[in-house]
Amino acid sequence: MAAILPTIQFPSDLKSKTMEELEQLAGEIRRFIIDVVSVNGGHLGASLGVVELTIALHYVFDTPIDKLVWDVGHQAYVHKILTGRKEVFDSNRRKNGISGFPKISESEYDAFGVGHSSTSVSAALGMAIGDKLQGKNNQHIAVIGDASIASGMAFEALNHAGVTNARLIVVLNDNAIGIDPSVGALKSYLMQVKQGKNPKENNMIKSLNFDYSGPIDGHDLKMLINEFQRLKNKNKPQFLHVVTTKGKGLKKAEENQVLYHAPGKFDKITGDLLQNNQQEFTKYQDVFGLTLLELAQKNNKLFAITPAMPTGSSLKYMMDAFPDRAIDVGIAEQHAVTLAAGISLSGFTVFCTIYSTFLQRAYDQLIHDVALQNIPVIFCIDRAGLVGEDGATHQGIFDIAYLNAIPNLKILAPKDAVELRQTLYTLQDANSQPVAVRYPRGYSSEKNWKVPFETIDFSKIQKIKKGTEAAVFSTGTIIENVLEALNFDTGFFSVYHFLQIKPLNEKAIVDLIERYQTIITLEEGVINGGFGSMINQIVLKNKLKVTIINLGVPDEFIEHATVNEQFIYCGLDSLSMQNLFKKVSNVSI
Ligand SMILES: Cc1ncc(C[n+]2csc(CCOP(=O)(O)OP(=O)(O)O)c2C)c(N)n1
Ligand SMILES: CC(=O)[C@@H](O)[C@H](O)COP(=O)(O)O
Ligand SMILES: [Mg+2]
Repeated sequence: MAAILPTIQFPSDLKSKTMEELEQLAGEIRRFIIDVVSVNGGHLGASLGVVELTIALHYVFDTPIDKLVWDVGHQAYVHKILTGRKEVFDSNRRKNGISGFPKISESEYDAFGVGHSSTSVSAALGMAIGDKLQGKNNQHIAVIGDASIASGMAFEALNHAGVTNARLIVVLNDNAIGIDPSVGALKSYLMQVKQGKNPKENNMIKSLNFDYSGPIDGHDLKMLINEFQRLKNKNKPQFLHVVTTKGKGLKKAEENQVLYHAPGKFDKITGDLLQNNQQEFTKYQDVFGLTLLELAQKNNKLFAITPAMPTGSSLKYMMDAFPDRAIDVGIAEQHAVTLAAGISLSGFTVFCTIYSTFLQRAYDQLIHDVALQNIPVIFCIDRAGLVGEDGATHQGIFDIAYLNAIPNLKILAPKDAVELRQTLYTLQDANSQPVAVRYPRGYSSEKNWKVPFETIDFSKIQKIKKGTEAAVFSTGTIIENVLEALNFDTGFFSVYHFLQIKPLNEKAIVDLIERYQTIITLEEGVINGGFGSMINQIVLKNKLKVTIINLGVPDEFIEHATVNEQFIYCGLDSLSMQNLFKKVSNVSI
């Protein structure tokens, strides 16, 4: 049979196809996604699981007039391919290419920008309320996964939607897994519903005033289309429970759904993962996870929490060894932070590991439940800094600025893997206040990080390189780029590492600044309100006569690209810094 995919550019091209042609199209789209993601990397399993669902939605509904909101958006590759972006799909997540997530500025079919989870019901409900008020008769569809619907925000939206007459359809895409296995009581409830054990009268979704239908097979195109046609003209909130298989169509991805959530490069025929070239190095996440495991083996008062990222954060090592003392609470950052406060009050040393970008969701809990009460929770802020291909929604660049504003909180940014290890050791031994330790995504360049434990002095400003005229004040692992940039320098520049960003020792900093003509501050975070801003305040307050240059991430959202490309864009790569240092020291470039 002739290929169907080449005949499809937009959803309108689907409308004339027969059921057999649509089924054939599903196979072709799966092949197309596998071909591109195997070379480019990206989120694989989730999109493979919603091929039929996406075709059915665009076949039945009149997008973009009907509004389709994808939760998280990592499963929206099929949607992108069917809405005018097939020809550029090979630029997915690349610099100047299309984003890995739906984005309003990219297409009129992307009704809402996403990346963080559990926002879809609120956003679609908002559009439904607004459209109805203006006399519009369009539909609003939120597609949300079984892990994302367990998050507080999604519950808040369902609770509200149930008392409206909004033209809203919530599609629960239930594949019984998040990135890691789903957790919590809702998981077993959904399992019971799927096994037919739950009488419809006791259905919790119905009790929230939704019309509930399902569960139906999310790979049965005909059934999906029939059901959406039935729901299309309803005038009150509808809930359709769809059952799918994550990774559908690639055997390895179906068998190992955690690994194939975002597998990196792989063989497109066998599915076998291709080795990356960093095998000899250790990820910062493993330095964290393996060190915590070692500490937990000796310290039975050590407790650890992750909201939904056991594999990504490497907390899984401790979770496997000590399931009672290391837990995944699901996509529940707010709960994770306040839970950490509670467990800490009961006498445990609590490590709460959260990606910098996702901690944004728990800002009030951080202030009100932890810092205000000076509860000594240790936040391990993962993916701090530029994260690469996930792009603007996932950058870990705001934490220094948003944490700087919180009293009682100590902020630490180790310069390398050994310092991260010793920081964790020192904190578990003696800590009496809330602390945030930030470290980046990816590999440390240090091979021998597993050194004997030693207590370190966080507040000591470390002199890493000696010079006479100018000083670089650096914090965190970005110091690696500075030292590389200064390979030409014979004694103009000093370099200082600040492991502790907050509180700063004002007197020591004034003494240091007075020795130099120029100070260059450097951080892998936004300049506004960050480490450099705090140094500027000290300079102003003490009326110091010095030239200050602040390096960091500019005041804008940084789009998807490789981390190196993002460094270059922000002027934080070693070559850009070298050019600046040469200018400052009058060395010809
Ligand atoms: C607020 C927030 N926390 C964590 C994540 C990381 N994350 C992305 S996808 C995902 C799992 C989503 O699972 P589910 O909703 O079941 O969708 P599936 O991947 O199974 O399609 C998680 C935890 C996120 N994007 N946003
Ligand atoms: C979609 C999402 O939010 C996650 O899958 C995220 O992309 C994970 O990022 P890491 O690859 O850094 O773990
Ligand atoms: Mg799921």
